[in-house]
Amino acid sequence: MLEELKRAVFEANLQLPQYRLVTFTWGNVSGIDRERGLVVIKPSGLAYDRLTAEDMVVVNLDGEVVEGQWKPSSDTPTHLWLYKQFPGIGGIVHTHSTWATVWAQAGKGIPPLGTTHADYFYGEIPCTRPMTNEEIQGEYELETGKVITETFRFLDPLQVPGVLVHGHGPFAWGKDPANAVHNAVVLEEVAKMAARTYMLNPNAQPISQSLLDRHYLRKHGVNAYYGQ
Ligand SMILES: O=C(CO)[C@@H](O)[C@@H](O)COP(=O)(O)O
Repeated sequence: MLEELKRAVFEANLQLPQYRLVTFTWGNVSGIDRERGLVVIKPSGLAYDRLTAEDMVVVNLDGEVVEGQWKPSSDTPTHLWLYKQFPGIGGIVHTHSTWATVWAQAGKGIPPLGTTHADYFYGEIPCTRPMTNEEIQGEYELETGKVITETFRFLDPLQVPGVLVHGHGPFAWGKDPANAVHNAVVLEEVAKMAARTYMLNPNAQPISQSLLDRHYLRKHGVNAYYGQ
């Protein structure tokens, strides 16, 4: 079971350069085995083309390495915090993908300007507030997780599977590592579409609630009918 998760996390990490979500090693994917209370995550700083499934690092929910020769991603405390606060997720992705990072650096959430957005995110993809100096100088990666969950205090992370960390970049999640990467790719695409939409029309407006409902719920609602 854990070997399967290590393989799934390994393959999901390889998709980051495949989908052009990363430059160098600016990204990581993790997955969780909730029954065992273990998280599998990319090793810190290792190039994707050097990785094998055996390089994945296994940590417990306290962040202690229980298996693996490498140090886990520097973002491990953020991943662990999100797994604890968002019980319905099974995989997390962090990258510095260009267009999502543009929105994060602008300190702006991405409004649902079209149905592509609505197919995956049931509303605005929020941007967190700036972190305080105390948070930055404290347990930074843990505080990054906390500012994300603060942003989601009135949002359902299963309906909006991603966030922009102010001045930093995107985090996305899903039911498993592959689904988290899928959502990270869509987040980057809708970030690019939205930025370019505003270039053409600075007064572009979000789609109507009825169109947002139709597109999101046909894929994710109780009466979803998209696909086979
Ligand atoms: O955001 C950053 C650095 O600013 C990190 O997420 C990124 O460099 C990836 O770090 P890791 O190699 O996972 O430790």
